Amino acid sequence: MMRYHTEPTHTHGTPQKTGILLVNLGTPDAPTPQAVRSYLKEFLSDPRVVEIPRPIWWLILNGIILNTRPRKSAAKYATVWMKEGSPLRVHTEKQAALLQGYLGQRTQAPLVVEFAMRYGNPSIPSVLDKLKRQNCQRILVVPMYPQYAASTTATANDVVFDALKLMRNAPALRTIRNFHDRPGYINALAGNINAYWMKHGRPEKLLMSFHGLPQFTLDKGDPYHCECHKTGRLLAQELGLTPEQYAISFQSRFGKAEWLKPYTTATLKEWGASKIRRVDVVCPGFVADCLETLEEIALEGKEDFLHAGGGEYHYIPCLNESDAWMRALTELVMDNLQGWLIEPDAAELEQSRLRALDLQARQQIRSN
Ligand SMILES: C=CC1=C(C)c2cc3[nH]c(cc4nc(cc5[nH]c(cc1n2)c(C)c5CCC(=O)O)C(CCC(=O)O)=C4C)c(C)c3C=C
Ligand SMILES: [Fe+2]
Ligand SMILES: [Fe+2]
Repeated sequence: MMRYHTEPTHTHGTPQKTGILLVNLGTPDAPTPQAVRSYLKEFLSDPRVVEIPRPIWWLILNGIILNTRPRKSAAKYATVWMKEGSPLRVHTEKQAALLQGYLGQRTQAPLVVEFAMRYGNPSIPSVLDKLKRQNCQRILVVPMYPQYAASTTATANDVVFDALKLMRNAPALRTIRNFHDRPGYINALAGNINAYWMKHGRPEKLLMSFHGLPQFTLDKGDPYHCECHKTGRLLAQELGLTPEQYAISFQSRFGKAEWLKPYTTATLKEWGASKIRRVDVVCPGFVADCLETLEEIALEGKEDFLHAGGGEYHYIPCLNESDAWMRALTELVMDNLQGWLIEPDAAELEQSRLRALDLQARQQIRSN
């Protein structure tokens, strides 16, 4: 039987707000085997991520993977860890704070921006709860994946829907499916790459490396592969690249099955062996730098290319907190808030100004 949560209902009179929830994949709390283990356990137990029948997968996961991978992955995380924490979490948190400011310049409607992680912390249910307590009666969910995949976008949505199922007084809900071909996103990517080339010169070839997926997901109808190719084509067009000057590849293969091809490592080794003078690699499928870009691409990819005999190797960082990306994200969110932006009228604004003054005065009296 489904049980609804008990909730305070005395929200009449307080202003209704709209919540914007940025969701990214998630990351361990610390670069230690214990923290990585509990993160991987949650991540790899998701049937949207690993589509192997549960009894078999449970044995492989608990018998092998969770006994070997945490230590190896923790060592990799340690090479990219920042003093404020995991890069993915640090960037996502900054993006949320900046978005609040960018949106504030576009509308006076009461908006609250928060971020959550599909696996690990802060969890989606905990942040939805936080938004509800601030009286957000409308929530826009923004999965921070330009290209839709069942294993990223859909599973983030699943957790939001599951949380709403338990609410008596549930908010209105919207989600963004993808933004792989939005001009703002493509322009931000091109601007980022052009700025890099202005500083460091141009490569012989540009590799656009996207996170991979098992090949069967494409056969079963996941649009991810097509959307990556569309992003790549639009980006090449925006950069003025000929087909000889760039390639699209897929990274981060996991497990023994066939994944989307060509593999990033294979491409880098081939290009190294054919004595490419300089390759630049960019990861347009990630809007924030993380383990998969900073370690796998910037460090491991470089070794693959150089050991095979390649010349120079450059990794071009993700969009992160760049102004062009924050503007594009602001536009994406504004477009998806259509009809939800209830601007306060002059009387309301005056009232909230007076309330603030009153509060200030009372605090002054108390401190005297
Ligand atoms: C950008 C889109 C992503 C897709 C699609 C994706 C699919 C996918 N990933 C795994 C397995 C792992 N991924 C891991 C890390 C990771 N993956 C993404 C993004 C996508 N994954 C990000 C942003 C990150 C980085 C997290 C961070 O903390 O920085 C990991 C964990 C690290 C490791 O041990 O290698 C695994 C495992 C599968 C199986 C999959 C699709 C089926
Ligand atoms: Fe992944
Ligand atoms: Fe990886």
